[in-house]
Amino acid sequence: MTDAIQPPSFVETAAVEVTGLSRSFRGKVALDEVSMVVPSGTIFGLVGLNGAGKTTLIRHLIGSLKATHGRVRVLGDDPVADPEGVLKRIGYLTEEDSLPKWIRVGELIDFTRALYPTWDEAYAAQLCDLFSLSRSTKLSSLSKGGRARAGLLVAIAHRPELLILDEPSSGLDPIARRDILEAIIRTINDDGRTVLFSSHLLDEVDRVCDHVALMHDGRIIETTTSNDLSASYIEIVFRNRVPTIAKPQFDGVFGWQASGDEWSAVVKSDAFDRNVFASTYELIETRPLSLERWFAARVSRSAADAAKEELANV
Ligand SMILES: Nc1ncnc2c1ncn2[C@@H]1O[C@H](COP(=O)(O)OP(=O)(O)OP(=O)(O)O)[C@@H](O)[C@H]1O
Repeated sequence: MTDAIQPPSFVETAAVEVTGLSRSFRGKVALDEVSMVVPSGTIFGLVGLNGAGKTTLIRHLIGSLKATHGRVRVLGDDPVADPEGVLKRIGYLTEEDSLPKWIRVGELIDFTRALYPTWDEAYAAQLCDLFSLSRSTKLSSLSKGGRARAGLLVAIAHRPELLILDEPSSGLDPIARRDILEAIIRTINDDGRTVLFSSHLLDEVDRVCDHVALMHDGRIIETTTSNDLSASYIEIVFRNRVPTIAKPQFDGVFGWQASGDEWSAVVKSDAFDRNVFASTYELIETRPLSLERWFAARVSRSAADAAKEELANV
C-alpha cells in the first residue's frame, strides 16, 4: 500500500473506494491499477468477460485478499486491518455453492445471527416464508436455487449497509434469479444502503443497476450510469453508398457489426457529425444504446486498442 495514493476527492460519501489496486497471480496480472468508487445508496453493477478480474476485486473488498499494491476502503474502513468491523456491516453472497450441506436452515440462521449485532429476527422469519424455506430442512435436500435463497437470507437478514453479490444468479432458474433481484431492490429501499452486484447477465444489470463499471483484462475501462449511457452514446445503422464488403472507416466510430448490407456501430454522441457521416454513408437510423451493445462495443474496442499497442511495441 502506498500512502501517496489518494482516493478520488469528488465523491462525498462512498461505500467503496478502491485506488490503484493491482494484483498478479504467478506473474499473470489479474488487477491492473484499478480505481473505483461506489457511491452510497446506489446499485452498482460490475460487468466483464470471464477472467476480467471481478471476483479478484470483490475478494479484496471482503478482506479475503490483502491489497499488496493500492488501497481499499469499505464503508470507510480497511477490510483487512479491521475484518470484524467491516464484515458485520456487509452482506456477501457468491455464486459458489459454499454453505455446508449438512446443516439445517434453522441452524444456519442461528449460527449467522450470533455473528451480527444488527440481526433482524422478524425479517429473517419473513424471508424464510418468502423463500419457502423451512427451518428443519437440511441444505443438502434443497435445490441449488434453494441453497442460493438460504445464502441470500443470511446475507441480508442483518440489514447490511453494503450488500456484495458475486455472480449470484449464475446457473439459477428464472424464479430464483427473480428472488435475488427483488432482494437487491428491497435492500436498497432501506435508506442509504448500497449494493455491489457482479454479473454476466446484462439484462439483469440493466434492470436493477443505476451505475455500471466495465472490467476488461484486469482494468476498469469505463464506468457509466444509465443516464450517462444514453446521453453519451448512440447506435447508428447505415449502409455504404458504394457496395463493398470492406469495414467502414470513420473516426470515433467503433463496435462495428455487419448485417447483410447494413452496418451498425457505436459513436460518442458529441463526436458524431451527422452531415459529414452522411456524405460517405447512407444513415438509416440512430437509436439509444443498450447496455449489451455498449458492453460488446467497448470490449471489442479495448481488445483492438490492445492489439494496436502490441503491434506498435514490436
Ligand atoms: N487464486 C488464483 N490463482 C491463480 N490465478 C487466479 C486466482 N484467482 C484468479 N486468478 C486469475 O485472475 C484472473 C481474474 O480472475 P477472476 O476470477 O477475478 O475473474 P472474473 O472476472 O471474476 O471471472 P469469472 O466471470 O469467470 O468469474 C483470471 O485470469 C484468473 O485465472
